[in-house]
Amino acid sequence: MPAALCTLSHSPLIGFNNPAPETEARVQAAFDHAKKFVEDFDPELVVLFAPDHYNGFFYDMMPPFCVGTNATALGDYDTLAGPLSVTPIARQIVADVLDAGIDIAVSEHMYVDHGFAQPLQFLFGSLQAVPSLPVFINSVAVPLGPASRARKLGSAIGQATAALDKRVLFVGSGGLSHDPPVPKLEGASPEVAQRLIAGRHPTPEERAARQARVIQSGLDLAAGISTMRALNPEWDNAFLDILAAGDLTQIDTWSNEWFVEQGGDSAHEVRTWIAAYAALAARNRYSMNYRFYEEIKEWIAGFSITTAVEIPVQKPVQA
Ligand SMILES: O=C(O)CCc1cccc(O)c1O
Ligand SMILES: [Fe+2]
Repeated sequence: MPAALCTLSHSPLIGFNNPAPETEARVQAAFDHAKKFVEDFDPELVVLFAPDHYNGFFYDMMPPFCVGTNATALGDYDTLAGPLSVTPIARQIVADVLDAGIDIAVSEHMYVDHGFAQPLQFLFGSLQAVPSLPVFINSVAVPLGPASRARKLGSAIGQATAALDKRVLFVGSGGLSHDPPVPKLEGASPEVAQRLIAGRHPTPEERAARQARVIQSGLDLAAGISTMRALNPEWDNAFLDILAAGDLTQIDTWSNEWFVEQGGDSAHEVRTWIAAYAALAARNRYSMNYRFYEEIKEWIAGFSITTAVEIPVQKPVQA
């Protein structure tokens, strides 16, 4: 059965901060294109690779990767809240991935944030429209392993889905270059450290304060008065070139420090794209057939949407 892919940036500031109307129109057209692509493909299973922003995963127990066999979106930044419809074969896929030598954690009640909710919301209009396999990839809580591990995770998951009698859509959520004000454990005040270690249920006031701070930092970036690292369209497009060329192992040579230097701390979220593309590549040769990119400071996002399809194997004509 066929596989396809859609990767998209997310931003919690969508709907809060408004970019120029022309930009917003171009983004809307890109979303519409992606939505139509997904509708036409009509997936029976969505494998969703996404990060977290200290909403569902904390330093009290921080896995590099985790599959949710049940998952609930907590609805930060007014994104959809509630349970995802996790595929009943999630445990089997986990078993296959472990069998392939990738040590992946499991959660029987995974909490997820806008990183998971936005792509489901934008592509399907709901968290439950299509059975999904939610795969968390740690992209902020250092230390992180090399990006090649995300590629291998994606590859193992792609292989694990190959025998299924289902149309599978691989989705990656996050990136590209961006450096939003996500706190760091090292050097944190005791209060902030506690929030990063065990901050799962903030008060409404705490959540509102955090969101207001991030919204303001997007406005500051757009106004040119921010101290955060600039977006890096050049790096973002070089990354997209590599995905388009199908040359994923090239990324294995990029050090984690270089990711941060080029794209900011949250550029590690492109691990979700690497995993999604590696999953598709494990199934077949592929072609990136749609590519949108725009630097959107109001959203603190090197904002991109791509889709990809398998290249059908052409049998030679017998002469
Ligand atoms: O930590 C938060 O609450 C949100 C951080 C954040 C801000 C802008 C763009 C993003 O992609 C992002 O993750
Ligand atoms: Fe993010």
